[in-house]
Amino acid sequence: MRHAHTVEQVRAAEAELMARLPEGTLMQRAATGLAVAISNFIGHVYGARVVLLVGSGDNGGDALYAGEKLARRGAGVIAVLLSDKAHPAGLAALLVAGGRVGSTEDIATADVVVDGIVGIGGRPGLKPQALAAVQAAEEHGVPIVAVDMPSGVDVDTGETPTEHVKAALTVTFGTHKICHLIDPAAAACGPVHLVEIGLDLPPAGVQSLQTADVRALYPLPRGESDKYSRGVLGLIAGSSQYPGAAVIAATGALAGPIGMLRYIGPDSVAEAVRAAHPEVVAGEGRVQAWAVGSGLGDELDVAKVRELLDAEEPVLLDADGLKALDESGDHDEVLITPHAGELARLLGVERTVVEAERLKHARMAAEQFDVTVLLKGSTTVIARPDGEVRVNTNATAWLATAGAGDVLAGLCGSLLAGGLNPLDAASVGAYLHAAAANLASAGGPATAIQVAGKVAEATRLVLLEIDSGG
Ligand SMILES: NC(=O)C1=CN([C@@H]2O[C@H](COP(=O)(O)OP(=O)(O)OC[C@H]3O[C@@H](n4cnc5c(N)ncnc54)[C@H](OP(=O)(O)O)[C@@H]3O)[C@@H](O)[C@H]2O)[C@@H](O)CC1
Ligand SMILES: Nc1ncnc2c1ncn2[C@@H]1O[C@H](COP(=O)(O)OP(=O)(O)O)[C@@H](O)[C@H]1O
Ligand SMILES: [K+]
Repeated sequence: MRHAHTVEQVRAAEAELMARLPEGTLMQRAATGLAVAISNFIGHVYGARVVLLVGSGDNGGDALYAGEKLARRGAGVIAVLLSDKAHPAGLAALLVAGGRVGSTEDIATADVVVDGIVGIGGRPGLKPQALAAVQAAEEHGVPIVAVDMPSGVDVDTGETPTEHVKAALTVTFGTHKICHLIDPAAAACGPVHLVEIGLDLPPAGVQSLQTADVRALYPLPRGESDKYSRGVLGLIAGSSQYPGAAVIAATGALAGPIGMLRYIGPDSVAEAVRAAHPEVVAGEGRVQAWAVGSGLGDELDVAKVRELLDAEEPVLLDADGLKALDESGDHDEVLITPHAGELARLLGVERTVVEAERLKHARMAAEQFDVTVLLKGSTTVIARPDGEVRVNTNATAWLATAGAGDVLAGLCGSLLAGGLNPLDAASVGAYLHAAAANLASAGGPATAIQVAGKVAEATRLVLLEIDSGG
């Protein structure tokens, strides 16, 4: 499990640890890890040109001490001081090691710029001098390694209300922060490298499943299992307007753990589903969970969906099905899978607002409708009514293709029917969906059906303990 802690939690853990260690120990641990990560990033140290952007706090201190270590190994290190309060001991150490103080003019010829402007003590945004330095790096194509996080992002929400650094690599300390996992800030981090510094942290409110977690959660058939005990999913999807959605969702569902899929919908669509998947049973019957809504268009039967929402079986509500959701009733076992536009409609706000504040709106909808919310997008945010959040960050942008959401709805519905609770079904489903997309895409385009076609292989790789880079 990858954990993302709040600034408050990190500060408390830092204070507790610092009280037991000689002064400066934590910063030295951070700076050592940072220097190693920077040298790995540029590939060589001797003769490398490194420019440090140094703000007024300990984030700048980390950059200065890392600069000192690189200078001792023969790098040319120049500190651009963005404040007259730059960490005095760090600056002295850099100068003794042969580094010097320079200006933004030095950025043009640098191999790497190190962003030590602000860390967890930062407010969103960049002051003019910092912004000018960052723009100089961008203009000259000099990659930026961010210390702890790209300066200017909102650390605890992942929002980027104004100017911020766009890093090629982020080196963080002790634990991940929320901005590393939630877009749009996560997209500004580049790959995130975690340096252990020994913090003892409480449970995190935001987590991200890793391969081993997915393996541990996946519902496996047992020796005595039959097709019913493995779980039966009822699928209400597709319409004369969008028959393909039913076929695609069925493909996603059958690639999940269920033993049987029942399809309920117009005869012509049922025929298309059974032409693609002869194993699908058409018509009502007992099910362990429902997946409702993909491609229903105008053929949504609101009364029927509300009846299912009020029944005991877990329900996944997607796309057009979301129109039947209201705030009444007990929705403990309901998982909704909107994209930003659909969540915006549910909450009565603009889509751009949801996109800019994804964590906030996913949590808000979970609480307001008493459901688990899976908010789709470049990073998938899954929020429970009690505020617990999981994030999936392993998707490729090639997954942004028509029908990909139908695959996800089928797969997550299948996991619900297989016995997972909505939070686990959503997070395991999002992980495997993205892993399948990575296999299908392999760096190029892939259709939704091709993604669905790779879910079984992605699952097999997870279960066989092979990390597919998902
Ligand atoms: N926690 C840990 O476990 C460890 C932490 N470590 C490191 O310490 C870092 C935190 O350091 P920190 O607390 O000194 O805060 P930091 O982020 O450097 O900001 C300082 C000052 O910046 C200012 N400022 C604010 N916003 C601004 C803006 N937008 N633009 C410009 N300036 C802005 C504001 O001052 P003001 O402007 O209010 O005078 C604020 O007080 C952490 O990220 C990590 O790198 C590691 O060394 C070891 C382990
Ligand atoms: N930029 C992106 N990077 C990675 N995954 C994405 C990106 N944009 C969308 N996705 C994923 O692609 C899928 C698209 O689903 P959706 O918007 O419902 O499409 P559709 O309705 O056509 O099926 C979701 O799983 C979403 O998380
Ligand atoms: K930073």
